[in-house]
Amino acid sequence: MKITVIGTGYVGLVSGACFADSGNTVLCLDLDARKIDMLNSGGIPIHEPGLETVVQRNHAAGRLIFSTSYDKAIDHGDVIFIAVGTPPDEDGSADLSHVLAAARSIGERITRPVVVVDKSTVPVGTADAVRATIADELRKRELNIAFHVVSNPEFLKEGAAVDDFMRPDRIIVGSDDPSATSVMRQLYKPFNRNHDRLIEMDVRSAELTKYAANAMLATRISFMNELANVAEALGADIEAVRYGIGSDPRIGPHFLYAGVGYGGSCFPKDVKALVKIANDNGKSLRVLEAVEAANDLQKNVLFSKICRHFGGAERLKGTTIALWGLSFKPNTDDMREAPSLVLIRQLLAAGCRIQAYDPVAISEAQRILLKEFGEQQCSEMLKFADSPWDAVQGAAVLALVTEWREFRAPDLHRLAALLSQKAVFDGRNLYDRKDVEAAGLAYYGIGR
Ligand SMILES: NC(=O)c1ccc[n+]([C@@H]2O[C@H](COP(=O)([O-])OP(=O)(O)OC[C@H]3O[C@@H](n4cnc5c(N)ncnc54)[C@H](O)[C@@H]3O)[C@@H](O)[C@H]2O)c1
Ligand SMILES: O=c1ccn([C@@H]2O[C@H](COP(=O)(O)OP(=O)(O)O[C@H]3O[C@H](CO)[C@@H](O)[C@H](O)[C@H]3O)[C@@H](O)[C@H]2O)c(=O)[nH]1
Repeated sequence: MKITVIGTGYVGLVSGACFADSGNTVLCLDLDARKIDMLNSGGIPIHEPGLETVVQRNHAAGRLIFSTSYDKAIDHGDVIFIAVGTPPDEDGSADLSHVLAAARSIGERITRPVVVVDKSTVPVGTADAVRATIADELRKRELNIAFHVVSNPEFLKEGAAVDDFMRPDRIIVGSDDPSATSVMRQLYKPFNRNHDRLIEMDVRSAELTKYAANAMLATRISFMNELANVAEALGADIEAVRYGIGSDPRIGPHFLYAGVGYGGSCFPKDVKALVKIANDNGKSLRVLEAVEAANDLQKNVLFSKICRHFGGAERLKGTTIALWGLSFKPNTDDMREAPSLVLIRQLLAAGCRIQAYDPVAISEAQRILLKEFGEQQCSEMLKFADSPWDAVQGAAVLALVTEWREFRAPDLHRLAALLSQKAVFDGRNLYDRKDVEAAGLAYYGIGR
């Protein structure tokens, strides 16, 4: 099949590359010429395990094309995916301007019947708006071309995106037209293994399913984070509780890890957007409002513990804190809504020096923090280290923010020798308290 993907961000690039890998000819379009130039010259704009290989293999085979030309892109595809960003507006609602701009560009150019697929995460009713926008443009051109709009939300996780796309748990297809559904079935056939994972439903339910999934997962995390704070007050261990409740098949073991709050480009924005969608329709989602509030508070948890250890925020001035992990989760360089940014802001405001290390997210973190704090404060107060050990050299204490594999089993005696104030703040419950204390370090976990 000939496929066009509009928007070559995370979702656009991963889906484009995977569709090409299953034998389709895919044109990925983006307005960002630097991104397209980089892709055309063999580079890759994001850190995502396994993606480079799939992109390069299919690009070299001529099945994966990158372009900034809307004319070329719309001429190319019989199936046109919209995978542009839907960032939060000031009031929390999803900003649909990119989605509708893409729809307008489709309507301005199609010359033959197409299936248009909303892959971006969009509020219920967006497929109708996309359909109306395309129809409006066709009316202006005095053309009557048949087209269908399908909702096919994406569920990939950053850091495991290629695998998630290649081996999906489910493929949601919201469609009001059987011929469009059968195109989608054909397209997903190579990824639809073992039993039928493609779930057909109406368009509105598909749009809501995406938000519901993220909201449910975010709810589990906030529940566990709040419970962790209770466990701490009661002298219980949230890790034991997690294991205990996760063994119940009705609950299941996933997404029950207490930590420093959820971040990333999806949960924070989608929780906000779903609350707004409900409110706009005269309904409330009180549970979800609490999920968001609990998450905002949880992002302060490491700073509060550090303050308590030192006897108050005012005692932190001039202290050097080592940070391990900057990205919002391991295996990605994505810093969107990363809890590390909240901690860095709080430490800088308290007059701390920071020595931070991350395996891949340093340049992205540097870009964001330079913009926020300026050259002078960054060069005086923030050092990006070349290794985890470089980060702890001369530091008072260590805060672990992201659970990268390389942080899992450090030499604790070496750590104790390097940290002047001998304390570890473990934001991901990665370490065993007994081991850390045996090395002569104070241990602060989450909910234990
Ligand atoms: N990142 C994820 O893990 C993930 C997973 C599932 C769903 N989603 C959803 O998918 C959508 C895309 O997310 P993302 O993280 O890939 O976004 P992104 O911000 O990484 O990329 C979006 C891309 O779209 C391009 N773009 C914007 N307007 C355009 C236009 N009119 N024409 C062509 N290109 C345009 C931008 O230049 C950018 O490269 C969002 O709705 C998001 O919520 C994201
Ligand atoms: O038990 C857990 C699991 C995750 N997290 C945090 O939750 C955030 C999100 O993690 P994850 O869901 O793994 O990453 P994303 O790449 O943001 O993926 C989510 O958002 C995507 C975009 O909508 C969806 O497609 C995915 O299905 C959904 O998992 C991260 O900050 C994690 O550290 C926890 O704190 N505890």
